[in-house]
Amino acid sequence: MANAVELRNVTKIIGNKRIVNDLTFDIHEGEVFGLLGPNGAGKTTTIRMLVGLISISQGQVRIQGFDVAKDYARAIRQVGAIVENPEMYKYLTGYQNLLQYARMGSGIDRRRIDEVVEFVGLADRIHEKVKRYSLGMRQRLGLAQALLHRPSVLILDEPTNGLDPAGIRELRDHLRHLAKHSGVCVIVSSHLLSEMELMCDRVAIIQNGELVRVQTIDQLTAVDESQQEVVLDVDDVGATETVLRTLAVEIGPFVVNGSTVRMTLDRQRIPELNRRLVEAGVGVYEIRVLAKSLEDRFLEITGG
Ligand SMILES: Nc1ncnc2c1ncn2[C@@H]1O[C@H](COP(=O)(O)OP(=O)(O)OP(=O)(O)O)[C@@H](O)[C@H]1O
Repeated sequence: MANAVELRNVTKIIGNKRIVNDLTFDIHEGEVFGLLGPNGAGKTTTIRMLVGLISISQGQVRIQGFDVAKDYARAIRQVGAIVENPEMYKYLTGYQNLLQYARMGSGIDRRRIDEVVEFVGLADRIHEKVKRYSLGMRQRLGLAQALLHRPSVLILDEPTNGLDPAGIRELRDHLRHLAKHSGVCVIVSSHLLSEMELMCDRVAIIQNGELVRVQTIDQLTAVDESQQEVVLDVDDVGATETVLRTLAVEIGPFVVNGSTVRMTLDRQRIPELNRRLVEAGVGVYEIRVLAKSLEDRFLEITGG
């Protein structure tokens, strides 16, 4: 897949602090790419550099081959963005807002306005004043505005903030549609892995301004079968401990609590463990594999 956005050693220094340090990765056409990291990780600062709202201290950003610092006008022409709350005139209708915005650009006619309005699903309310819009509707209007000039790169900072589950789902569908059917490179940021999981193809995990790793969502959410948390519920903890000690090399440390014994285990070893317990005359009530939540795994990756 062709690169739409390239970051090379991108760094932001404010005062003597490195807010963003040495980010290098590529973002492809036709994918939804997430910047994922806890609050204060540097996502917004990175996005502000991508769209030229703040300068890049060191390194380089190229958008469709155009250097953001050296060739700003051509680079930014490729971009639609919602970074801070999009500026809307509340006393005008949604349509009047878009018209106003379209006049500032070039080559945007009423047909294009109708097209984006239709796409974001605002057609039946577009002639109402924005002050009567819900947050989700304002967000959709912002998206319509960002799409008016047919950008090939769409950048949205924390787009799901303040949206209800239905609004999040709707936005997700729109963004996935744009990536898949129009080949748009969509970049979103969030601190919630659970949201990114459903929205993105790949994510860059960022922490303390540094890149932890870039992964596909599939890699990120894949279960590591060699590291499963297993809980046994047994009628004889002492005999269980003896069995576990004979398997100690493969099983490692375990924790006893009442009638349960907990350990980290390769899933492949569970049948053997079960057989040994039965052979030792232990009554096994339950062997349970604890599913780690996505957030748990994210915290593991970021060392939280
Ligand atoms: N102009 C600035 N001067 C000093 N520090 C700043 C400035 N802008 C951002 N920071 C600091 O840089 C760090 C990263 O901020 P940034 O807003 O990029 O994080 P974020 O990942 O977007 O987090 P959030 O989800 O909270 O917005 C924070 O610790 C922030 O306080």
